[in-house]
Amino acid sequence: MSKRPYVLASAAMSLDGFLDDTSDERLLLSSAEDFARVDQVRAGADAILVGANTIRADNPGLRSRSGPDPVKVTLTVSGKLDAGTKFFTTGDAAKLVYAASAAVPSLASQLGGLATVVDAGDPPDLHRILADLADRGVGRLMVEGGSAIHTLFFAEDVVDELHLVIAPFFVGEPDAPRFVGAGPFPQGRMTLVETRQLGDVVFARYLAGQAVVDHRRLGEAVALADRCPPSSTFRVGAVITDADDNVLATGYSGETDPHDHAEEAALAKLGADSRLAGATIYSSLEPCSERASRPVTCTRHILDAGIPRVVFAWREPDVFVHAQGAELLRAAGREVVEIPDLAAAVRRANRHLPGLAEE
Ligand SMILES: NC(=O)C1=CN([C@@H]2O[C@H](COP(=O)(O)OP(=O)(O)OC[C@H]3O[C@@H](n4cnc5c(N)ncnc54)[C@H](OP(=O)(O)O)[C@@H]3O)[C@@H](O)[C@H]2O)C=CC1
Ligand SMILES: Nc1c(N[C@@H]2O[C@H](COP(=O)(O)O)[C@@H](O)[C@H]2O)[nH]c(=O)[nH]c1=O
Repeated sequence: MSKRPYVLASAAMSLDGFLDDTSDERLLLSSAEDFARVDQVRAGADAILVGANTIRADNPGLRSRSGPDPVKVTLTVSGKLDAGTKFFTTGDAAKLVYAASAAVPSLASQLGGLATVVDAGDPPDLHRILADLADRGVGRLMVEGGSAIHTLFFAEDVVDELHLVIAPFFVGEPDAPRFVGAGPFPQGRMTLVETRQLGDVVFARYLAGQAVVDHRRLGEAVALADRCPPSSTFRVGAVITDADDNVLATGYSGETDPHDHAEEAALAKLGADSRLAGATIYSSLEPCSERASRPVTCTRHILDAGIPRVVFAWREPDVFVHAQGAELLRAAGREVVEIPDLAAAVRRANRHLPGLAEE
């Protein structure tokens, strides 16, 4: 299977499962508190995707007040997109339009320098689109809909996480867009990991497939950092699993020597091991890309060990160096998954570091 970003689908629906009504006005389903949450989720995404019909219907800006704007992405078969819509005219982030082959030439000339138009095949191939996004450095993709797009993503079984909001009213119009239409959806139960009341709406967060395993193993890596001896550097935990999710080794910073990094301590227990070719390394912190204590970085150790998959919680902040572990690993073709939900706990475990005392 080709590499793809972590996909987070986000939708707000009515009690009867509609994303909108049939009026020309955009229907607000979220509460003010929920719109603030969505804004933060956007800030944590590398890119945000909506279907061409949502651009035509809502003219969304797709920006974030809480952080950097994500790259904007859309999909179209018809190529009917208006260069004057906010998707193209607002924000400095890159805009990507994945279009059916036949629509590419006219769209490219119509949009000029406003967006990059990418040939998505004929018919467009979602897996090709996701692989291209991964190649462009998109590790975390937020999919905001609408109905056809959610249906496509769930039917292709590429959703790792779902944020579903239920607003306390009915729409009751048969022609309004539903959260999803009919489709060959994955049949297993998703894992409910969080529910919250936000004003008058219910927010529910679900994980699916590999994301369930990744959150559990990354949680174990985060907990392992509690074993680190007192230190003036990062306190980190790491777990290495094989292709069947069996634990091969664990490690934590300072485990046998004050200079040990967690990933290094775990890898040192394995040596050359053929199981590493299908392994995942979970680390509470982004693997280091520069270090003073020893000559070989954890990014280099992971590359040399041949581990194809890296999952981490917290991007290394600029305390000692400007880290680039995630970028270097991605550039070397490794799959890198960032799970920021667990980052706050890792940050708390590192409050002893300069500049990190305050939340
Ligand atoms: N409440 C909420 O959370 C949200 C609500 N909405 C609502 O959803 C509605 C829009 O949903 P919907 O009408 O289903 O439209 P979508 O936004 O899902 O866009 C569908 C369009 O995407 C393009 N497309 C679909 N499948 C593919 C494919 N395989 N490859 C390439 N392009 C593809 C086509 O564009 P083209 O026609 O150009 O070929 C298609 O018409 C609006 O009313 C909006 O307000 C939207 C987002 C969130
Ligand atoms: N109506 C609705 C949502 N609609 C989504 O938000 C987009 C508008 O984005 P922007 O213009 O940037 O604010 C819109 O096109 C659609 O994707 N989202 C939600 O979480 N809750 C809601 O009730």
